[in-house]
Amino acid sequence: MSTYTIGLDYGTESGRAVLVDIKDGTEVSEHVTPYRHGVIDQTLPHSGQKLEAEWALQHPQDYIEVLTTSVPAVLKQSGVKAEDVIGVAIDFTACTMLPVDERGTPLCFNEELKDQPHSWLKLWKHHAAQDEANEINRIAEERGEAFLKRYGGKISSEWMIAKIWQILNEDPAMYERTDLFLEATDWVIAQMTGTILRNSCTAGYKSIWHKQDGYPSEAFFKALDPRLEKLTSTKLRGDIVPLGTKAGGLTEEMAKQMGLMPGTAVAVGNVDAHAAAPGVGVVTPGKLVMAMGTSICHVVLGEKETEVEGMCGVVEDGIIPGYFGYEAGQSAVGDIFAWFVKHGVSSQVESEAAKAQLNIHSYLEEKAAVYNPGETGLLALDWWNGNRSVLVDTELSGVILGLTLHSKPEEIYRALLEATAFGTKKIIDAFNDHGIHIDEVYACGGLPQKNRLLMQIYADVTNIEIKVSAASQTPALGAAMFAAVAAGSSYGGYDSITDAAQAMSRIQEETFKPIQENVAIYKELYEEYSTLHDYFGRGENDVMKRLRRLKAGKASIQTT
Ligand SMILES: Nc1ncnc2c1ncn2[C@@H]1O[C@H](COP(=O)(O)OP(=O)(O)O)[C@@H](O)[C@H]1O
Ligand SMILES: O=C(CO)[C@H](O)[C@H](O)COP(=O)(O)O
Repeated sequence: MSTYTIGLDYGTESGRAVLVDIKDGTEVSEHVTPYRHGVIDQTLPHSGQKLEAEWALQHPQDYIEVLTTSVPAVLKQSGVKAEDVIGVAIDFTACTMLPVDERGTPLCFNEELKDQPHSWLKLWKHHAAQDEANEINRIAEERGEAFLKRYGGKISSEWMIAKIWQILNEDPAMYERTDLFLEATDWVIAQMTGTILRNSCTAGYKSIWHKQDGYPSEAFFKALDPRLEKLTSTKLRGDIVPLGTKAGGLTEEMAKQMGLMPGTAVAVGNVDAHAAAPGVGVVTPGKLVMAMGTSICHVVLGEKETEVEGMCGVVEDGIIPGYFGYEAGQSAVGDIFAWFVKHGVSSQVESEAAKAQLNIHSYLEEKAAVYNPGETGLLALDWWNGNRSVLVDTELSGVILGLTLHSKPEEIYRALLEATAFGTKKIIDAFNDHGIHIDEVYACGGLPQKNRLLMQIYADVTNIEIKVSAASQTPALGAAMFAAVAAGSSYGGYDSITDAAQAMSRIQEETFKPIQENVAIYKELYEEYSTLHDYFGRGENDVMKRLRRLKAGKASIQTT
């Protein structure tokens, strides 16, 4: 008799469930539930109130709908009986956070508060807390706070403390009404088990928590703002437990709605890219995992805790117990290609793509693949959604250099693909330069399956062979592995994530190998990229920030 677990991957636009045979990791069935409210970045639901620039919210109810729609769907499609499912686990975008009341109910569910923007759940790509992030970094540096080193020297505006401080600054009453600030991944688990537990992965990477040192001191928070002094013992309070821990059993109520057995083991929450590591079988150092989709998250394991410029964080046991997990990333990758496809092509391209029966991405890919590296005469900086690593600055923006009256849409598309590959190379260089050696690269997520040209460019730019996950939903498969660990071997699961990954992960036979002629040309182009990167990104010319301020109608123009 086979035994199964279910992994759910909560992405930016949708949640996907995968039902997995834990003997060998076969994905027996899968189902996607698009979020009914999508990314809320223009107007609030109900009131239609306009949101300010850089806001990105989501509706917590959409996450519950994933559980109650996709889980019954994978059971139905597979014919697997609820009794044979021994565990459930999720992975999530992060830091995706929300304020809840004393009962764990999101404040945006409260009739009185739902028209206040700060009652809503802030998605990872909510970038409106940059002023707060700048202040956190300035004050932490001034005070010589040791934790900064663990985050590559900078705390991001995407993370928990900056987002909380923005709420306090702009809506102190909402801050007061909040009983707890939670990661969405922990909130969804609490809906399944009835118990709120924080996972060490998001606490470590997104909330500045450290296994030995805990959170930063009250003195640090007081220096930020006296009202934040007790934040960690009040609104961030709660037990923090390692990945793979059983958070509890499925409640009667949720079991009914999900079609599973009450008491089914539920693992503590996790993050998408981090769950992807065991999903591709990576449980030892030296192997970079790229979760490639809307954005790219890069994760790698190390034996020691060390400082790497501009990385997102290093967390002990943050990915695989027993190792220091390092994370870096690019805030937009697929999103940049989506922007171009939506706003950058003419109706002629649209009709040619339709005639060829291709979507616009695939049409442009086919045409762009004909070019050799360098042949477009274009070079781009991939900062359409700021720079997450290594500059850690959400105020940076995109550049396309070399445009002429002859530039074609497919050339621009190719330059955008290349720009994101150069961004990844910057991250790999930063790791190698600081003693975290990258010997192998593994890719997963939506992009490797969608765009072969993109993958070849990554191999050529990095000069490293790229192995691709054989799973169609790698983070969800990784989550299904953690579900098997939460169930434990006595219930037919596994005792460790290493055991689960060994049995359940697979990579494709076909890999993307660097083509040496391309490698040589990309080496030259990368040098040009690096010059532009430092010129616009390291303060030599802050024009991007000045443009942003002008756009927001703020401040006088300052010269650098
Ligand atoms: N053929 C393609 N080539 C490149 N990018 C694509 C292609 N098709 C879709 N995309 C981009 O892939 C991203 C979605 O990636 P996916 O991994 O499926 O989702 P998520 O990031 O939400 O987990 C979108 O930003 C979309 O623009
Ligand atoms: O920062 C993250 C993880 O640490 C986010 O979850 C991620 O960038 C969003 O992922 P996706 O591109 O899959 O939507």
